[in-house]
Amino acid sequence: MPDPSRTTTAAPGPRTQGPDGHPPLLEVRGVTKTFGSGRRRLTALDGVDLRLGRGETLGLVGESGCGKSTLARVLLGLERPDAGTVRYDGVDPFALRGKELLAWRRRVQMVFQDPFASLNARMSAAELIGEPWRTHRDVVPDARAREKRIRELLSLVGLRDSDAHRHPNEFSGGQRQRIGIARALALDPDVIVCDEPVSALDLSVQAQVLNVLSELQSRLGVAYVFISHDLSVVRYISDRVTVMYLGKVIEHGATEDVFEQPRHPYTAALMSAAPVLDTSRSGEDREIRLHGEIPSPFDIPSGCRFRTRCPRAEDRCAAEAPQAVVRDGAGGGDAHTALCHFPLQAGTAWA
Ligand SMILES: Nc1ncnc2c1ncn2[C@@H]1O[C@H](COP(=O)(O)OP(=O)(O)OP(=O)(O)O)[C@@H](O)[C@H]1O
Repeated sequence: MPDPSRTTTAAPGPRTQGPDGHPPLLEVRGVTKTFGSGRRRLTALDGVDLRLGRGETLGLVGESGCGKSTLARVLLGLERPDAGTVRYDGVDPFALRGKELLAWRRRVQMVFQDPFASLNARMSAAELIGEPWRTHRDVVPDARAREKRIRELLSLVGLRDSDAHRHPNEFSGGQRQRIGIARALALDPDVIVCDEPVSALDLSVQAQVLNVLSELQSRLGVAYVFISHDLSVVRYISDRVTVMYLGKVIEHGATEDVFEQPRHPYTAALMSAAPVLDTSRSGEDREIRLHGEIPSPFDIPSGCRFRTRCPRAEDRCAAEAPQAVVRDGAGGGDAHTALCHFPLQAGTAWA
């Protein structure tokens, strides 16, 4: 059994201010979203906190159905939470109307999973990239500025001027995703929500597209919320990682902290199942098998929602919902937290 004396129990949540005293670029606190009603009501997001600074990447991982896409839709202003707050630079996007709302929408863009499905086959690359300007007309004042900007955007994502007039079926999968990224950049956003942006691509192409995203971040300072099932991809691209399970954030921390020493048994299990992971860890914790399937979101287990699959669950886990445990008592919004009564400690093997 791990020694709980090395941790403190707290619900730190994200910092309300960035290190410079300004509000963070994006701050989500206590966001809850339910769908349906009565017995067919499910909680897709349950008290989710997260924080994103300028030019940062936050990786969001978890199995299918844990709420990643719902959270993405909330961040894009497409889904209003039932409870909790979303703030961009301190501003609530759900309170905006008219021109203010339109101006805000420019700031948060999306790159989709499947570049094949998300691009209109009849449009040229130039038309696809410039399509957002139909709604946001003031971004490029005239045809000349538009052409110049298209060339800039093509170059930013590693495509050529001559690609402007080609159609999606003339591009490879990686090139199509580059068009998707250029299109997301067309409105010069602060944040891009990337929903499984490389999972439809071959491995070698995945690396190229991830490099494009990283380079763009260095050059433009854009922040990413990066959603992926693939832990090695998340490790590569993210500054911080948030792990979700059945609508809750169950672990959060700096990427290396979480990957080097996962605190939540679920995170450790996800990592042990991933093919490209740290093989230097001891044999006991390399092969962690979870019991059973993810429970129905209509019937979430009492206490800790992960307990039905957790090899370490004890009576307390059914009786009492865990609070976020901060590793080694560290405070602040960037602390490494795990929502577990018995978080793994450094060097702990599995029971
Ligand atoms: N519009 C909706 N109406 C009803 N239920 C929904 C709706 N959107 C999502 N859900 C449910 O909310 C839960 C979270 O779904 P969500 O799509 O956010 O998960 P996810 O982690 O993105 O999964 P995936 O990786 O499969 O896309 C699921 O149980 C899903 O069935």
